Amino acid sequence: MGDFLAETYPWVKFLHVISVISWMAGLFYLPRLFVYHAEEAGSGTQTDALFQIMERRLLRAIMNPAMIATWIFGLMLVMTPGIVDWSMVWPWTKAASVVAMTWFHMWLAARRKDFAAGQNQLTGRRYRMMNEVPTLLMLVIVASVIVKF
Ligand code: HEM
Repeated sequence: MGDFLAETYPWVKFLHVISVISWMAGLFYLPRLFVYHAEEAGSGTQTDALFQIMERRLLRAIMNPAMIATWIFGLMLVMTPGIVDWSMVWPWTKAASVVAMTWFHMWLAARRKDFAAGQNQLTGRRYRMMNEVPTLLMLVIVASVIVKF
């Protein structure tokens, strides 16, 4: 298993980064959709229905598969011999941030269900603020894997 992972390492990292890009695109875009959904579409209107379709498809067709792929290829990299030195700080900052990113994904999925049930409680301003969460986590994650402090 170790030999196989060592041989395929560059390709697994390639797949990991592609999955990450797809996941992040959704993590940035879905809260923006929520901002305009909350501010511009009253419950039960045609615009409301259109936003619901866009949000459901973005989450199901792109974000969920991309998150799963990111985790699978990321864990393969973790298991590759000589890649992660747990005595350093960066694997821990990265691990904490990817868990937080996964929590954020689940939080967005729960808010999508609120919109679908006509029970959104949050304002556009609140969604704008939450939009900064993936940006901050991304900074910590990329610094962790590139700088390797
Ligand atoms: C979801 C769970 C994740 C796990 C288990 C994981 C794990 C890993 C591991 C072990 C590496 C290899 C580091 C190396 O080759 O030195 C890596 C590379 C990388 N990860 Fe992740 N990762 C995850 C999510 C993410 C996320 C969410 C991002 C971006 C926001 C990200 C961005 C990157 C990048 C850019 C690299 C390539 C760094 C390089 O040039 O070597 N990862 N990841």
